Parts: sequence; structure tokens; C-alpha cells
Amino acid sequence: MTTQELVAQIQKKKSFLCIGLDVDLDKIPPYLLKEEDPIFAFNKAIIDATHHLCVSYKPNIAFYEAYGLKGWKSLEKTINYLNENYPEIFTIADAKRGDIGNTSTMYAKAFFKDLVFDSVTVAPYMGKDSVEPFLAFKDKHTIMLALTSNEGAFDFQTKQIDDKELYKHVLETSKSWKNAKNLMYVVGATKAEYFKEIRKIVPDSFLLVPGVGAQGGNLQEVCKYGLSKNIGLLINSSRGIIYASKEPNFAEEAAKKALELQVQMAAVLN
Ligand SMILES: O=c1ccn([C@@H]2O[C@H](COP(=O)(O)O)[C@@H](O)[C@H]2O)c(=O)[nH]1
Repeated sequence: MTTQELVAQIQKKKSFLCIGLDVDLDKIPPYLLKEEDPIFAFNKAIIDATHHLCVSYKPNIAFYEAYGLKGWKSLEKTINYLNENYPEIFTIADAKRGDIGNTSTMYAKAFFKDLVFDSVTVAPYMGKDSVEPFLAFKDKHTIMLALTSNEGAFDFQTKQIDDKELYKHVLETSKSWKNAKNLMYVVGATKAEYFKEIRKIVPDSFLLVPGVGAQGGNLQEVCKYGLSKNIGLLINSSRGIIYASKEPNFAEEAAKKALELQVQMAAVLN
């Protein structure tokens, strides 16, 4: 999916919501556990109930890897279901990959070619030659960690190096990489006060913003400085939406939570 197509979807749905599909078998409605593939059954119900309220879904790969081969199968069924039934949805594999060049190419093939995702998250720590193999894929997006939502972000990312913080070096340096137009960045909603500085460096880039909901980030504060002329934000909520209820009506309850965020987004876009 191109960035223009993503922006068109945001305008059409009046939503820049990304729903996180972080499926934990201990948290889903117990009656689903007797299904042949409880993870896929859960995802399918959530997707069918919420797809009109969001523009993106983000399975975090850890929640699938944790269940071994069965988990990978559920992930494959989920991405195939999205691509076949809701091709307008922007899909994110939250995998936080990155390695030496030839290994990164294989990671990119895994998420862009085998599992046909629109984007994958990567860690910037190994630098240019670990990220450029992802950027080489046309109409695919590489979402690089810039300033993360967790407390540990202050251990390294905000440390002053020469004249500025490390996360600013990451943003600035990455702009010179080959096919940098395919880059987006992760910035945590819990770091809303940093968005003004971030927008000075990447005024037009899309930012994936996790941390609204369970982590306490505030949508309005993020929008205040984070919106760009092309909207430029994908706000993620995972637990805050998908675990709204453990009852058989869990998908409807999830849709209510998604609607609460979509209504706020529509107001911001107007
Ligand atoms: O800085 C980051 C980067 C990634 N995440 C991921 O986003 C979701 C957030 O889930 P919630 O349940 O809405 O808190 C999850 O997959 C994280 O691994 C992040 O939170 N912060």
C-alpha cells in the first residue's frame, strides 16, 4: 500500500486508528479455547467488528511466536484473512527486526513476501546496512523505533550525544538512507511532549504511536504536535480495545472501545 492510499483511507474513515492484535490465550473469552484455532477465531471476530473504525491492524509477532508453530499458523491465517477480505487495511508486523544486511533481507522477505504485510517494525541499533534491505521493497514501509513508549526509553534514546539526543540522531541520519521515503517511525504516546521536536526533523513522515489506552498515553496531546499536513499519525491501542470483555459479546465491546477513539479522531480531523 502506498502512503497516498493510506492517507485516502484515513480521510474516508475519519480514523487514524491502528488496532493491536496482541492475542494472549489467558485473556481471551474462555469459550473460544475449544475452537481449532482460538487465536484466529478471536482475531477474525475482532477484525469483522472493528474494520470500519480503523485503518490499520498491528499483530505483535511475540504473541504468535510464543505459541510456536500453531502461533505462526494463526498469524498467517490472520494476515491472509485481512488481505483477502479487507485489502484497504494497512497491516503492520510489529517484529522489531534488524541484523546484518543479508539477514535483514531474509527478515524483510519473511514479512513482505511470505506473510504479505504492508510494513514491519525495525530497531535502528545496527544502523544503515541493517535497515536499507527493508527499504528496498517497493510500496512497503519500514517503521523504525525512534522514541519508544516505555520507561527504558530514557536509558539510551534520550541520552545527549554530541549536541543532541540519540533519538534525534536516529531520525536525522535515517533521512539520508536509500529509499528513506519508505520510512515511518515509532514514537510512544507516553512521550507527547517530544512530538514538537520530532516534527521539526521529520515534518511529513508517518509516526506509529503506541501507548494510548493501557499505557496511559493521551490522544489529544499527541495530536496537538504530532499531526502533519498529511495527518501523519497512526495511533495504536491493543489491550485497551481487544480485551474490553471476556464475554461472548467481546467483539462488540471491542468495537465500542474503538469507536470512542475513532470519534475523537474524527473531531481532530474536522
Ligand atoms: O514503543 C513501543 C513500541 C511498540 N509497542 C507495542 O505496541 C503495542 C502496545 O500495546 P498496548 O496494549 O496498547 O499497550 C504492543 O504490541 C507493544 O509491544 C509499544 O507499546 N511501545
